[in-house]
Amino acid sequence: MGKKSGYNPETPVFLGTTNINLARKQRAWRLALFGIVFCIDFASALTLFSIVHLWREKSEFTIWDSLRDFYSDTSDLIALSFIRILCLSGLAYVGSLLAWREAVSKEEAKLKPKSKKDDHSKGFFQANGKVRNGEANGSIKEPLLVKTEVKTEVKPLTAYEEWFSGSSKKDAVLFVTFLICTAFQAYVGAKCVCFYFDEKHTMFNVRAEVLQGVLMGTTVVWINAESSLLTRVVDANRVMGRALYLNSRRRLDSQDPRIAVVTNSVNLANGDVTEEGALRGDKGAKNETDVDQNSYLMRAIQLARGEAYLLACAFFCLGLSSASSLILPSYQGRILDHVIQRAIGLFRRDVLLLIVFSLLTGLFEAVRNLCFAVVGKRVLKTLQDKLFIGIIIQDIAYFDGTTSGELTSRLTNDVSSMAEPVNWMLSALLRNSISLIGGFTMCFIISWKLSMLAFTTMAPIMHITAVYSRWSRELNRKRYALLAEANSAASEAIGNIRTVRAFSTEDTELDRFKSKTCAAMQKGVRDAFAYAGAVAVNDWLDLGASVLILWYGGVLVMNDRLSAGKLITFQLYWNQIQGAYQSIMSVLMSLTRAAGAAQRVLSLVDALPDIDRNAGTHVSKLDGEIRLEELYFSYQMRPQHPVLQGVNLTVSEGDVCALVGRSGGGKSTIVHLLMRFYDPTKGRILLDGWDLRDLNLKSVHQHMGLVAQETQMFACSILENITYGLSKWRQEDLEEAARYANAHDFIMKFPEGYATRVGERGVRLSGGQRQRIAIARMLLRRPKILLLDEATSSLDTESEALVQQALDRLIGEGGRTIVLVAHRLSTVRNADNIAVLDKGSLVEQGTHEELLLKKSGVYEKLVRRQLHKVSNRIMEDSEELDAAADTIDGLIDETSDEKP
Ligand SMILES: Nc1ncnc2c1ncn2[C@@H]1O[C@H](COP(=O)(O)OP(=O)(O)OP(=O)(O)O)[C@@H](O)[C@H]1O
Repeated sequence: MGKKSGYNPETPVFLGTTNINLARKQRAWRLALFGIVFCIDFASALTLFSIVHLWREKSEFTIWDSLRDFYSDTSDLIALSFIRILCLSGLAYVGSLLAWREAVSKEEAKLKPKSKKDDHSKGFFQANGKVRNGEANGSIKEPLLVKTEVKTEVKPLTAYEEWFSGSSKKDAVLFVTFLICTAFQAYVGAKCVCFYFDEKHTMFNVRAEVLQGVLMGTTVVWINAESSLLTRVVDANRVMGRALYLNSRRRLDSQDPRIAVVTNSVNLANGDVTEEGALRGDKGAKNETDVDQNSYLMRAIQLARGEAYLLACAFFCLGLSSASSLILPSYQGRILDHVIQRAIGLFRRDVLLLIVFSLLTGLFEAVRNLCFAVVGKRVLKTLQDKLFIGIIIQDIAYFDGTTSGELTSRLTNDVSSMAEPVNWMLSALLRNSISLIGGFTMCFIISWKLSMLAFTTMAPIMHITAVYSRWSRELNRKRYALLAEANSAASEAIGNIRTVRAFSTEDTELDRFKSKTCAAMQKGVRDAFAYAGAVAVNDWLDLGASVLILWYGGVLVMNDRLSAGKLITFQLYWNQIQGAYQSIMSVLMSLTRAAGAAQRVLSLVDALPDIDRNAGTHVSKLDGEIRLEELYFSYQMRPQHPVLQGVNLTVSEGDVCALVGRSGGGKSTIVHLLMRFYDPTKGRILLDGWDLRDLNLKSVHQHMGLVAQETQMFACSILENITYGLSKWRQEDLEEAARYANAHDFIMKFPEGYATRVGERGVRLSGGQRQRIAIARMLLRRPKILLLDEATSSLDTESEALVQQALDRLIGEGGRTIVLVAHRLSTVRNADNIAVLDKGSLVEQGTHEELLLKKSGVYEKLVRRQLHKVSNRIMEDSEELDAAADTIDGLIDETSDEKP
């Protein structure tokens, strides 16, 4: 879903939509929350300070003494609170400034000339801003494309520049903020735990130790909250920056016709309405489902709901294995204490129990793994089915803005990336959560002070994980989008392999493919670096915690306030917590990656089409009268280009209506609207007096047959292609339809007849053969309304005459309404009504004779041009014939002269 930056001077630029009020509100409440958090934090420090002065009767203090005194003075905490808030505010200001600039420069980049990197015409000069081609200039003698050096090539960013681009600077500032918060947190934690209270100390009848615990807990939590809130304030500033910039552009550029301003929308996500690859329905762009780790988890659980029995079994085993693994460290500690006390009997009993619990844990683990693996496989299958349905039911407008490669990438890469963690994620998450909570509880039971001290590192670890996850999710979303683009570049090149070979553009295609895979790889490497960084910081914090445990635990053991065995048990539980946390973190990391893929999968699964094929009144019979009333239409990808402008047309039941006009006049668009591939922007289409939008589309399509401009074949047999979508058919009808379409004879000449396989998109057939099969496919259904969009365009004169004969026969049978788009005079002259379209308007209509009577009419000109072409061809042919006759005469003369 790569956002194409820049604009073509020919097309308008959509500045996107913003809601400044929303952005302002978000920033205000985040700042307010930050203020509240700071007040609570400050109140905690003040309370500790008061305790010292109430109980210790200490009247004077200096910061320096207080900083070094961990046991009897907490007065420095107030000063530190102030220092911290000053530091954080400064950093938040700098971060916000950088975020603001980043948002503005991103928007500005959209208005810069487009990079030629992706352009298929790379290396070619575009005359007058347009690619000159034979058709546009009316003559193929014009030079098509003049090869020249591309001067405006945009230099790609180096890895260094990318790392230190706007967002990275902002991230660096946020990282420093985090480090400062963490340092403060560790200091406050140590200070709170080590502070010594006398037994008699109480405050409001609460024991001082309890107060101490609460204060420490809140202080640590609040410091962490401050850091994460600041990140959000910076983020809100980015949104504000974008909103204000866009608004200023709107004011500046409102007179510029290139700038099309979209207003009245609330959502930032609907940025660019013509964005390639955006999720859109018939009525416009849609928001993608926002998937974060939590919602991903919820969706994964929903998907796995069908596997309730297997899951119940898995959870049962999980509970048992977790419970027995939780008991193990306490036995290990007890065994050590028995060794120190030389209690042999108890020692033997506990060793035996340890073995039993270890065996049980292993067994339950194995069953749990098996159950979750099976659930994972089934979820993958369900997801693939859901996504395929999600794709196939989307509005045609969606397919106008995407590529098949991109969609197949979603069906393969994204679905497996999304489903992969389900295999083990639920199980790992639960098992480790149990270990974590159990470990926490056991640690607190052994020594709450030691636990509090060790856990001061926990909050920063959580914070860093959360920050990394958010960052990585966005990065991975982009990475998957790039992979999808690579996929689409590859499938496009493979699909057009003959053109690629004919133009020898293998290298260009390879460059295009490589540019995407390379960008995706760079993002992956960036993610790997950040992951390594996050893991390293977390490991350091973890090691710091172990040092704290040994230091303070050692002090407790030396003061006889804790046994050595308990310290070991504590350490084992701490290790368990550490292991569980690491696993949870790796689950969260894969959740993050999976959430990126899930966003791309679930957006499609959740998006319902704007044109519901199953809604509306069911049609069992159609007479076939068609009426177009004041029809206006423009395609979403080119909203500024009106394709139809107030077209009024009536085709009576059983009539043949030919749509003619210059190329690009909107003829095929009318056929698309009749099939309801799109809904008109304004006006309506009536079928037998019913608004097409009120009818059940599925049932309407049963009475309509379409032969499109580009015949579409499936990679199966001719028989399957002709009977496509029919559950019942008779062999006689099939052959009759094929004969009507002049296809039977050539099919029977194939050794395998109707069983002949046609290859992908029918590549093993000629264009004319494909067209005739498409006509047979339509005829077999015997529809009431026939839509022929240049159905005879790929046929040679002889086949065209035969198909025309078949169509005439069909018309002769009567009872069918036919709308045909044709360029050839022979196809349209017998129509009951000829509608001439020019630049989206219906300029003339009537029979062939009526229209010819109108001197200087558009139709008359079209006919005259075609007759001119035909006579030119005849003249050329007769000249060639004369030349050939002269040559033959010459040869005859020469041979007669040579005769004796
Ligand atoms: N999916 C689309 N998205 C955006 N613009 C489109 C789309 N399909 C067609 N157009 C544009 O709409 C205009 C009308 O196209 P349409 O295919 O209806 O013309 P036509 O009269 O059938 O031409 P032709 O005789 O060459 O087939 C053209 O300018 C074309 O570029």
